Amino acid sequence: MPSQQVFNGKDGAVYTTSNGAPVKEPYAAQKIGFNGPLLLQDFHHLDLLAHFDRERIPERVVHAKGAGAHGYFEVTHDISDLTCAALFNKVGNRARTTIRFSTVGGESGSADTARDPRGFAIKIRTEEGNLDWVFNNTPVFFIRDPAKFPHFIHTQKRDPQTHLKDADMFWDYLSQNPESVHQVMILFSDRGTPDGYHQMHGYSGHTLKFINAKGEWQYVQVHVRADKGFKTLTDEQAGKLQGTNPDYGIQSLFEAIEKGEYPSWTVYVQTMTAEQAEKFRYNVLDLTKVWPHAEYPLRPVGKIVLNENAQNYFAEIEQAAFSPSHLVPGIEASADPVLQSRLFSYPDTHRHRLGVNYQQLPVNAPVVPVANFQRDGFMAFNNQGPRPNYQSSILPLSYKAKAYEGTDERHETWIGNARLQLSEINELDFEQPRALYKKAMDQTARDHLISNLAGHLGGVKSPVVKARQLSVFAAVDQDFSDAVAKAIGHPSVKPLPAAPAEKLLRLKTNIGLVQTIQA
Ligand code: HEM
Repeated sequence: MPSQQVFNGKDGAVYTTSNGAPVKEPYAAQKIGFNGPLLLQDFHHLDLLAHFDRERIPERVVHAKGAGAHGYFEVTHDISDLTCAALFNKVGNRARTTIRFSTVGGESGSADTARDPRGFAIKIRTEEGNLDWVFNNTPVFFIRDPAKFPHFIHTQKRDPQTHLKDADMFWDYLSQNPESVHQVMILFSDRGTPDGYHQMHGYSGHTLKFINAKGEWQYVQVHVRADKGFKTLTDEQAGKLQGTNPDYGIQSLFEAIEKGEYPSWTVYVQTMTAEQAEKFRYNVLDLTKVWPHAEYPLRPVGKIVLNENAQNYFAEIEQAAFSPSHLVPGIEASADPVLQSRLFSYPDTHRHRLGVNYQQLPVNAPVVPVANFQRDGFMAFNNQGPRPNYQSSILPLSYKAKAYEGTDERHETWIGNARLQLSEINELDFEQPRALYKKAMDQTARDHLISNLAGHLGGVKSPVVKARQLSVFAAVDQDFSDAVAKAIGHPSVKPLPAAPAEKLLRLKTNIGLVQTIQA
């Protein structure tokens, strides 16, 4: 099949229509006489306008504003005891990698220094297919019940009537859903305004499962730590940049790579056995909790370097389609319900945004050959030639078994009636936010948190919403809540009622997040 000519970086290419026919004058249109009407036969003119009319594709419903670049993932430590993924079977293995960073709530033209979590999406092209790590720059998240996600996101988008962003909607949601408070406190610390996109860490947040060649598995959390540290802006600095340079993050990433100051990260894993998970103080599938580093130390795995800017942003970054379900043998999703929901949501949104053959776009196509029974559809760039489109005995494909077989009986045998379930707030939900405030933060960090919160919560009109959010903060720590209350001129509020911790033990089995079946 003839390949499309690619721009070779030199000027002087012959100007053509989309079917390759040369055209002398790009601005001219065919008319009758000097002032006469245009002619339908002028393909050059129609071709130009018709393509222009279709230039926009839907922007991502979340994470619309972004920046990205290419580079590599290199394995630096042997973790074959943890996973049989071919990428990790030898120290020194390298895979071409693309990363897209993003803010979450704003439109694609919004300022990238906004207070918002940052997306940190990594596509690692391995010899067993693409492994996508679709991470954020925070180790926890706002929700653990996935149906809340669209509601929560809507509260950061525009009001249906005024078409304005609205602090009341945002805090109305958060104050009714107090499991968000851990992430809220990170978001309103200076970590909520990172200095650009490339000077920050990334976290899986979710618990994954790594499985080795013997079929032994462990729960895993992945941490991607910036080698130069997590650099942040103050609220004031970020606010100024929003006005003066809404593309600060895009620009600083591009320029760093152009100058040869390649951003790099060290990749670590935390691991937890099934036995440890059963004794863990928190639910291992609860995305609002971290795994304490002292009990679950970081183990180094590899490094990531970004050393190549895209030649064409739209083709290489905007069309990149990441999904937590793009996995390779030896790395699997856990039963975390938010993660399970995401496994569906991303390919679904890609089919809407990019079309059914989104995996065939050059930036998404695996570096290994793809052979299956999917055919046709819009933009089938690789329709697999004459290969049979059914499971043929005449020209069969070959099939490769996974190194491990079967499911784990203890954490993957599920019993119970199908029923609607929702997690409940309990005392344990406030322990880690309390430790963050009292132990991890110093006085400067606490002062910034309080003033950043006051700046936003102070703009809420509803007295009910304000008081309810202060009761969430009071459940974390009364002094913390009182400091925020004072900063917004509000009287002190008592903590909201939360179920006692022992109730959680019942919940832990009843809620169905971890179903442990003893053989
Ligand atoms: C139920 C929960 C969630 C749902 C339904 C959801 C859904 C989505 C959707 C629809 C997109 C747009 C994708 C596209 O158009 O290309 C997206 C982007 C993204 N999400 Fe989520 N999300 C959820 C939670 C999370 C969590 C917990 C994380 C991180 C730990 C995360 C990280 C990201 C990132 C990094 C992107 C941007 C990917 C890119 O750069 O193309 N999301 N999400």
